[in-house]
Amino acid sequence: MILSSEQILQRIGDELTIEPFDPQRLNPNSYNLSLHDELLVYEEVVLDSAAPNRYRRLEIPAEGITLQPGTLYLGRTVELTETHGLVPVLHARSSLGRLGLILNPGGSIGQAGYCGTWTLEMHCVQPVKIYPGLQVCQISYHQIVGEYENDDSSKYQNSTDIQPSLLHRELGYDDRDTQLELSFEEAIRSAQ
Ligand SMILES: Nc1ccn([C@H]2C[C@H](O)[C@@H](COP(=O)(O)OP(=O)(O)OP(=O)(O)O)O2)c(=O)n1
Repeated sequence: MILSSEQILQRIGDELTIEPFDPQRLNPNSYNLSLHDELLVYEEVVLDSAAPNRYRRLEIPAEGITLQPGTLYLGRTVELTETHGLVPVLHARSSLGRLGLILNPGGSIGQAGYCGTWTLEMHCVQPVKIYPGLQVCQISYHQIVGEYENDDSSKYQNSTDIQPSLLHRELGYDDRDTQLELSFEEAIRSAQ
């Protein structure tokens, strides 16, 4: 079962947090979330699932940025959500799919108890321009049956920034607080 808009509204401030919240963004059974003004793009020819990958940060200016096919862009929602007693699920809005912009393909099932902003995985079929604040996805809430414990060991719990993959931590590579960011000087050196 999925919560209706009336139920979402009723539970906001209790089991559900969406911050900031604007009731105008409610749909019959979901709530629209918007894109923050930054993107991360990996700076590796081959992405390694067993190690941190270098990336650079792009700002999405008010006049928009054009995404190019063949590149994975990581963004994040403006909104921080916290969900208890329900399963939060994130889906791209179909209006974006109709432009060939693929966001979190297949939808993202969050964990009950998840608190944080959501990292958005985006790629496009043809060049497409996006803008900060665009309402790109919708969150819906599914009923959960049975008891559960909060997954405080989740690598992504309490994220407030775009969060690249941390899969390498499961594979023995511990990089706490040293996520690599390609400096300008390093980028120049590696291009020479
Ligand atoms: N595109 C997505 C998908 C999920 N999440 C958030 C909500 C989830 O509750 C949390 C963890 O997601 P997963 O359970 O899919 O993550 P993993 O299983 O890869 O890692 P872990 O086992 O550490 O949670 O991250 C997110 O911000 N962006």
